[in-house]
Amino acid sequence: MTATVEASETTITSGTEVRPVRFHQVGKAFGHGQKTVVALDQVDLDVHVGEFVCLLGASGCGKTTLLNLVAGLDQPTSGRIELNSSRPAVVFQEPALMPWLTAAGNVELPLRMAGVPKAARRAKAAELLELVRLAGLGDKRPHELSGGMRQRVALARALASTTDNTGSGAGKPSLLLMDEPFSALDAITRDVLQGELLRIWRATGTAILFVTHDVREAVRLGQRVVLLSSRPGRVVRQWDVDDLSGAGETDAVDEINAELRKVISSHAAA
Ligand SMILES: Nc1ncnc2c1ncn2[C@@H]1O[C@H](COP(=O)(O)OP(=O)(O)OP(=O)(O)O)[C@@H](O)[C@H]1O
Repeated sequence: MTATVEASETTITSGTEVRPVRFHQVGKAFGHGQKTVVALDQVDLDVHVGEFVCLLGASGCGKTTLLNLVAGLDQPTSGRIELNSSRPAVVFQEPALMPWLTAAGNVELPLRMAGVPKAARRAKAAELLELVRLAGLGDKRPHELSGGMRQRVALARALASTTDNTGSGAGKPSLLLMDEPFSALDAITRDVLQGELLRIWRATGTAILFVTHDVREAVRLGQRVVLLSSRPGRVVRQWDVDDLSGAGETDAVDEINAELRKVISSHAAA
């Protein structure tokens, strides 16, 4: 997909852009008049091919709004978003699987909708279920799986959608959007899935834009951590995690936490 999502319009561009997504001064407001909520304001952000970016911010700062704009679920009210990726896929906090379909059926769904022939989509679903370590469980329905397993199926389904190189996105960099995907899981499962996500990211080379309010998670997963302020959401700081972790992961977490606290307290005082 190569598209420019402008305030209330989507246009296809010639696309020599090599970044899967790039924001140009993007704003998003909800409501009208005195009831207007400016969720995002003048956001400039880009994600490089294969890069893992964590978007961090306090509750209500516009993280989900930003992901929704990339996913095409909503439109910016100002600025524009350039997409040069295969169709971005989203993994939400809740896996939102189709309860009547098996795990394999859920993973195949985006491929079926993209018109991928049956044999090819079966093979791809089996490959992806193996990648998320659910080989042999493809015939289970969601209610037969644990919360962590359901989230693995959701991840495999998203990868099926965004790494499908037979459809319209063929040859384009892939982009995975993740909206606090592990926050409903217990601490042990979350820790395991964070490790699994890193393995899968390295294996697939997909770019990931990952939303979290957990600084430790952002530092563990991201190559780059982007901090958003609240109301309106603006990019206030970015860290290259490799540079930070020279000082040790705990110091990196402390530094980002201190900045996050500053952002929260300046919002509270406003
Ligand atoms: N459809 C909508 N109509 C009106 N206001 C909205 C709508 N969607 C979001 N908002 C407002 O926009 C702001 C940003 O919301 P958003 O859900 O993007 O924040 P968030 O950072 O993802 O929050 P959280 O971490 O709690 O999920 C909030 O003030 C929210 O109330």
